[in-house]
Amino acid sequence: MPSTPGDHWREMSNPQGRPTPPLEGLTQWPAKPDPLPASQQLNIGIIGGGVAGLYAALLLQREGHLVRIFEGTDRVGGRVYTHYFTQEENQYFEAGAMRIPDSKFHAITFDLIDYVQSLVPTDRAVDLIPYHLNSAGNDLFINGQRKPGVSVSSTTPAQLDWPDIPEKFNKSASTLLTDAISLFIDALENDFAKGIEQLLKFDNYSFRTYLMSVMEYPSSVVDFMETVLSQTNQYALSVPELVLESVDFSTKQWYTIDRGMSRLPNAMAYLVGYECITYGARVTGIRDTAKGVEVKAVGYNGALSAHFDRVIVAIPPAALKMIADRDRWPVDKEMAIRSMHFEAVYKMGLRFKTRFWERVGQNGPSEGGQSTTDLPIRWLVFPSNGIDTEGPGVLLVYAWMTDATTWLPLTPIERRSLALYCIAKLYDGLVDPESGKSIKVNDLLISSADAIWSSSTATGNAFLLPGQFKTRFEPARRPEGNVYFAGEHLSYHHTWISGALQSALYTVSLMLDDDTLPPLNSGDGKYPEANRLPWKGGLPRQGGLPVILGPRDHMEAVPKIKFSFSPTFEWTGGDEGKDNEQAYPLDLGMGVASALGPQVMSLRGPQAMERY
Ligand SMILES: Cc1cc2nc3c(=O)[nH]c(=O)nc-3n(C[C@H](O)[C@H](O)[C@H](O)COP(=O)(O)OP(=O)(O)OC[C@H]3O[C@@H](n4cnc5c(N)ncnc54)[C@H](O)[C@@H]3O)c2cc1C
Repeated sequence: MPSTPGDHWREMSNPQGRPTPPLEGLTQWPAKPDPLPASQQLNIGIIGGGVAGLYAALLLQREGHLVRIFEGTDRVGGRVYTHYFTQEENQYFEAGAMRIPDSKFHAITFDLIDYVQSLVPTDRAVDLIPYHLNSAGNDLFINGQRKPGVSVSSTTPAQLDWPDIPEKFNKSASTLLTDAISLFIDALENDFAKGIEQLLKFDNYSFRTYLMSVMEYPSSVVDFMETVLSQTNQYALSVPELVLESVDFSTKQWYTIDRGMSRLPNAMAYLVGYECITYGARVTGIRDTAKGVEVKAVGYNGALSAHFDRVIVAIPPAALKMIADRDRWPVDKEMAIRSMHFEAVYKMGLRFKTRFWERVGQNGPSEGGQSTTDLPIRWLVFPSNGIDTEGPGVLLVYAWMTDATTWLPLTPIERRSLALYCIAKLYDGLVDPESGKSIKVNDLLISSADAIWSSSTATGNAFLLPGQFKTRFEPARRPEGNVYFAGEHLSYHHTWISGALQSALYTVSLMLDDDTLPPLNSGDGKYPEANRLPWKGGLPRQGGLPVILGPRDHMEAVPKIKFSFSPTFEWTGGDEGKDNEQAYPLDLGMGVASALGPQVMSLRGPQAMERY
């Protein structure tokens, strides 16, 4: 038994020798409780190393069970993915998740961050910094109209010369939205379960139909609202989808993770233990057999098959649909897998020599926030990290739905040229007070990179069509025998990390038959109790620290799982290593040009000052 945290970390370090500094501020590791007796300990295979899969793994380990994650790419995190242009400070953009609203619906994410922070060494810290949803200089550039001093949400149709708007509808975009949905929002805030019940009565309506038929808004008013507050054709989605999203966007305080959101899944993987993760393992088969649930995975290093007591499928439905070698589940489940609707999302990061947008803009300087346009870029997001620092900075182009898919037919260089053309419309010719020179964005560009999420198996984010919450949601998250399901789409908070975490908590609670299972939570009370979701029970604690049962018992974890491995090339080491628990592969090798994960294309600008 190790006596100090440092010993403990060293003992549990993976065979590849990752750094194992002692835990900050701890001199004595609390005595570990006895692991669960072998008869109660489950071996659980988890397909997908996104935040849902990682969270399920940490929960299960906390409860004393053994896990193995199969991740198809060469990294964990899935749709939480920071693209680093260089290793220098602030030279990154969030190709996936970028912000967390500080509301009770996201308490599970903040609790997770506290939990991770309380356990990882300082070089793996996950520090929160404020995220600015808007800032004074953010521009609104629609119908060729620009209104200095007018914020996006307070714009009226008349201010943008929007045609055919009856006088009584000449209200700000946010007032028009609030008039339409405040009843639902209040009900959700008061009692989420009852609010959902009420909302589902309108599930068969698209939001556009609801606005036009129930609220009797003219289509011109709906077009104005969608253009200013959202992206093209989002109002074709279901009423619950739009209302639930509005709950999140009414939040005042937001956060992001300093030095990149990827630090969160990376820290989670560290806590799970790298020895419990097989990278590059694209799962191609799932069968519930008498010997347990068989998982088959392939990569360029070979093929692997292993049996587990239970399996959690934590991948998007588009990825599950393409696993053909599996049991056929009931019709409602198969329909859900085939039909749950996802929408495209597109992001491009452009790294410029200066942070010119913090000094100048058509509407004044922007310190964070985003400008809204009806140009192809739609939203131009200003970084909340590194505000007012010297040197290069990164702008972000962000498009959803139809506004995202229209980027896809273009080549990488066409995409970059188009983005630059649009940004130039907002900035070229303005004089940067620092240099006294007129801005020319093309000359300031160092490099760019874009992430096309629709080319990955996720195909974007879950945005359900009318009727799908009622018909698809419950069948999709229902376990089938020993196979369980998790992922962002299996929660009421689509397109959020919190939704992915909630889905994992839900499925692990079902598996362990414990509806009081607490979320991961450091228990230090940093996050206000009032904002926590109503989970009963509390995290088991010992010596003032949360008890972690499982993750460090990795050497016990590996041998218990039966597996067979066929290397791509003939095995040269004799029988040793083949069908041998000690050689459980940690990387099947799908990372390079993997069909999974977003297509990320990096390009250098004509005036790039660095070569790397
Ligand atoms: C552009 C964008 C912006 C976003 N912005 C925000 C935001 O600001 N705030 C926020 O909270 N959330 C945001 N989100 C949503 C958030 O990122 C997701 O809800 C969440 O990360 C989903 O996690 P997941 O584990 O359910 O799925 P994923 O992250 O998709 O994880 C699934 C994993 O499974 C792997 N996989 C797939 N198929 C297989 C297979 N056959 N075998 C093995 N592995 C497989 C994938 O490689 C992936 O790692 C955003 C998402 C995107 C794309």
